[in-house]
Amino acid sequence: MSVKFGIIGGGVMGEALLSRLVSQKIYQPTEIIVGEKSPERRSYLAHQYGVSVTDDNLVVTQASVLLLAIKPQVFTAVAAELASVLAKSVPLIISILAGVSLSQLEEAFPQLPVIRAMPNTPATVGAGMTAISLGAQAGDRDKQTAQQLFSAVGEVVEVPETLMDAVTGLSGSGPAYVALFVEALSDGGVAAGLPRAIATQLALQTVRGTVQLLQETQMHPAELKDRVTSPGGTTIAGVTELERAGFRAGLIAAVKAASQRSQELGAKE
Ligand SMILES: NC(=O)C1=CN([C@@H]2O[C@H](COP(=O)(O)OP(=O)(O)OC[C@H]3O[C@@H](n4cnc5c(N)ncnc54)[C@H](OP(=O)(O)O)[C@@H]3O)[C@@H](O)[C@H]2O)C=CC1
Ligand SMILES: O=C(O)[C@@H]1CCC=N1
Repeated sequence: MSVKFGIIGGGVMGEALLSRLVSQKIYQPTEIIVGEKSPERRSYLAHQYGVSVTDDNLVVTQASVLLLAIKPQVFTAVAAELASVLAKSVPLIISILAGVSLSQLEEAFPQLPVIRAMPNTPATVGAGMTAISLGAQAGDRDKQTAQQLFSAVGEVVEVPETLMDAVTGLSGSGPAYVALFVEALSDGGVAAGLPRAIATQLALQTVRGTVQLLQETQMHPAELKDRVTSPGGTTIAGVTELERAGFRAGLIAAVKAASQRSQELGAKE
């Protein structure tokens, strides 16, 4: 069977996408090849998903869709390694690298269709959020391919490339903020006397339920906050402490800092 999907970098995000694409049968394991430097990761991915693995990235270029999932810091070296081989074929190159711009991708792979994408880790369970921006050589078919691929792992939105660093700071990095929030909510429950398992169950379902309520009703978050805060009640006492701790300002600053870091990662390459 021909190799349809190649991944260079079989780390956290490469695996997150791979696992869902295989479980959703978007690609058969035999249609996927992963180029990965770590021998332990190679044997794990081959054993876990039945995909082909190699330490030679040039072998991965036989795929018709090539996903770059290495760290931004090694982009220049990997691009130099691939460039001569890729010049002879015309795969679609999709990069999920934080900060690495379309112009950097197009300079590295002249004349090839490239798409810059920013997925996130909930892709593993089909609840990802991916933003895509198309390079100048990417046509309708390339866009369809990227949309089909990322819609198999969650929602997809197309944005102008100028917004990609902001996307990275919000939805790319966001699962870490939410995980911290859930952990701290559970810690608060434990501090108030709950057993850990119950505290975690309560925290997770409260986050899930609130998100579902906001999505299904399209209610503004401020309105929901108002509905929960009974006059002189418990919630306003909690909200007062969050405001005192700079909770909202902290989150806004976190998204801006991550967005800024995305710009820096691109500038370094
Ligand atoms: N993690 C996330 O939530 C998200 C990450 N991204 C982007 O995805 C990319 C990967 O991130 P992440 O998965 O977290 O990082 P990881 O470090 O987990 O994955 C990168 C993998 O690439 C391997 N690698 C290093 N050099 C090479 C090479 N020359 N050829 C092939 N493989 C190589 C690494 O091996 P080794 O460890 O041995 O160096 C590692 O296994 C980054 O560019 C990041 O910006 C985008 C969205 C979300
Ligand atoms: O932390 C990072 O740099 C990557 C990009 C977005 C999420 N993780």
